[in-house]
Amino acid sequence: MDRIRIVGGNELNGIIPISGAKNAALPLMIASLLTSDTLTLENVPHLADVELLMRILGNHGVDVAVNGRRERQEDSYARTIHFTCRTIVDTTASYELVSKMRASFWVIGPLLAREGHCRVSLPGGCAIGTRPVDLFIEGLTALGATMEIDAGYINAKAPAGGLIGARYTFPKVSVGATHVMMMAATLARGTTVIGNAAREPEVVDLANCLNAMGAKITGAGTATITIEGVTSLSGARHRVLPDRIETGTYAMAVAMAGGDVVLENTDTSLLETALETLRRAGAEISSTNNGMRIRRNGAGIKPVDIVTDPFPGFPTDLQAQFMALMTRSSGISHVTETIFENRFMHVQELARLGARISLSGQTAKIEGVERLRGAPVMATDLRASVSLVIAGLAAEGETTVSRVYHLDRGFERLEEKLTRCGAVVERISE
Ligand SMILES: CC(=O)N[C@H]1[C@@H](OP(=O)(O)OP(=O)(O)OC[C@H]2O[C@@H](n3ccc(=O)[nH]c3=O)[C@H](O)[C@@H]2O)O[C@H](CO)[C@@H](O)[C@@H]1O
Ligand SMILES: C=C(OP(=O)(O)O)C(=O)O
Repeated sequence: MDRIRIVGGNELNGIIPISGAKNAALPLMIASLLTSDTLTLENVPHLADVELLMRILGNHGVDVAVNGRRERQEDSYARTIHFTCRTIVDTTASYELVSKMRASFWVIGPLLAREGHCRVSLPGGCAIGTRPVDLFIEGLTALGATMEIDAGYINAKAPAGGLIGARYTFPKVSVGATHVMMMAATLARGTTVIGNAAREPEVVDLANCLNAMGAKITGAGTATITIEGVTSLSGARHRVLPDRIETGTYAMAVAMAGGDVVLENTDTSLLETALETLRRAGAEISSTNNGMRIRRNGAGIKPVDIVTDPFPGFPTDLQAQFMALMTRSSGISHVTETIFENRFMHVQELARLGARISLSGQTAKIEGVERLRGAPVMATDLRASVSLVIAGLAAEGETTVSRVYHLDRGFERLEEKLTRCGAVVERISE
């Protein structure tokens, strides 16, 4: 199993290209199930989750053609991929596949809308929380579907003639359930109004792509999304939006290690709360033509409290990285996690590097320390693993992060991007 070895102490200086967003690419790829025409996605990141979803979609009948053309900047792996689902050949999503990646559960929306029935495994919990699917069940039921749980699977069935548009307000904000309701409602009869919808940029990206395919969606990016059902969708060409979590992660790495880095192919408006928090912690951040520049010279890191929240709040997917940064701050800070009940698995690993963190319920209290010292640590989930890399960049000596497959789910060529900016980071394959 691969490990990442980091020798801490170097500043980061240079340019880091930001990839297309994993969390946008996944629902966009799933949207290809809604049409018999070709959906072409540009700027698709090369990540384990994307590769796995290609296989899963292949089982449902999607033909995937990767066009190997390299994009403008020579070091990008951004790919243009064509997805064509002439007919759905299998409406079952198996436990074996859904348990490997939660987002694959989202095929339930398009399969139900296009075929009128499907059988999709319940995804189960994961390292960060129990992650139930009650909101998906309630939302699709509101569209007229019958949802029965049988032997760990949901058997979903639309009424004769297809799903029926409805008004439904989520009792809690869910990104995945908003994606699924939106996809399902595009082909429903009549109008659907989703209340308390997720406002994440990835929801807007999916709505833009669906509209390019002929859907009639308004309000994405606000709490109320209106979808007028259409009888069919066509193909489209769509560019995956930049990865705001990858952007924030490298911004935090620079704030931690010091230096001066330009993050290319991204957009500061996707993560204003996180960047404002970094400014308060002492980073200098400015927008550039196609991205941003981040610097931290000389001055130390100031303690700042954060509370995670749905967009536009501070993203839970940057919580672990920010906590890593706070371990070196000049005082006491608090990190409160409100989205997932068990997203503090990085705390004990950061402690191995010398961090002082105590937990009380959903709040971590971090007492900044003068120095971290390298140690072997273990990745427990995607964002937790990268928080250990960030800590390792500022730790004295050598840190090795094991279980790197978590990182490969969501960070494209991490070691290369950091090495080019002067960090000592290498992958050790065993
Ligand atoms: C692939 C992808 O895009 N993943 C992101 C997506 O996950 P995901 O879409 O799974 O996260 P949700 O927004 O659905 O989860 C938010 C909260 O709602 C709860 N919930 C959700 C559905 C449900 O039926 N019932 C329920 O109680 C969850 O357990 C969690 O506590 O949004 C999360 C919140 O920004 C991010 O951390 C993930 O990186
Ligand atoms: C939690 C994440 O992903 P997933 O929802 O696929 O588990 C993430 O991207 O941080």
